[in-house]
Amino acid sequence: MAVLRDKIVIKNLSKTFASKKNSVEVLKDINLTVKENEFLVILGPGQCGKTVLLNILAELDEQTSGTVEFADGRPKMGDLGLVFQRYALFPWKSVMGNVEMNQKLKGVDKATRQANAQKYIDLVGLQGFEKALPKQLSGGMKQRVGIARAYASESDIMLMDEPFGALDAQTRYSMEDEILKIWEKNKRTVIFVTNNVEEAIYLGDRIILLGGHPTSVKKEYIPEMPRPRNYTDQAFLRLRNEIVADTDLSL
Ligand SMILES: Nc1ncnc2c1ncn2[C@@H]1O[C@H](COP(=O)(O)OP(=O)(O)OP(=O)(O)O)[C@@H](O)[C@H]1O
Repeated sequence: MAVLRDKIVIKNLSKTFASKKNSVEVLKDINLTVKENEFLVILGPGQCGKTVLLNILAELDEQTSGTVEFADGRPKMGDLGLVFQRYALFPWKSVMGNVEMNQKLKGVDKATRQANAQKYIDLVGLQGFEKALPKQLSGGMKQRVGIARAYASESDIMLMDEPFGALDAQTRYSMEDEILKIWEKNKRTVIFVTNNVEEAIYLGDRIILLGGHPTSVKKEYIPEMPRPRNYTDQAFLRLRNEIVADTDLSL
């Protein structure tokens, strides 16, 4: 297998939220290298600072100390592929309108941006729904639009913050398969945040477990299982038990 290039290098990253009354040290000395085209999962209990970390990578927030280096220069905000649960669709815009939005803002001409958007609408299986409004779509379909929109930004880095957290179990499983299929067809560097151990093992090339107070990288796992992985395989269950034993209880 080809040696993958370092895509994002995070060194001694710390984040403290300070107010007049108190200060909370959330992240301390996070060290992490993300490889090009890797599907990296960041796993950690609730409130451990996963979103804070992703916000810093997306430049929605600033670290207190430490560095984040991007091999090809820091992507501009509009160029990142973001799939955040709270990063909602524009309700008054159609599926096409939402997916083409990023390139529209950049001034790409209509024919080019719509052809680009259509490619990703097809990829997530929403052909025929281009004119539908978000309220006409199921939760799973809305998440697909969010993924198509992120891909259509043409960033080679995708940041996903618990994108399937609000979905029912069945839809979640099918979205997990979907996201892997899309990634196989269209390799990008993916950082996928979750608090779900099974989801982490199902998806990740590598899993980074966060923990401690303040939070730092606790351990790293490489699921040595071919995809599609099976939730009931011995190797899957063994890794699941190992990770659960290593995980801090939720705060
Ligand atoms: N703007 C802020 N001001 C002060 N503290 C903050 C701020 N944002 C986050 N925090 C602190 O950071 C902690 C971690 O928050 P974060 O949302 O990153 O957790 P998380 O791991 O993503 O949790 P979950 O899995 O529940 O979404 C919070 O408990 C909170 O104390």
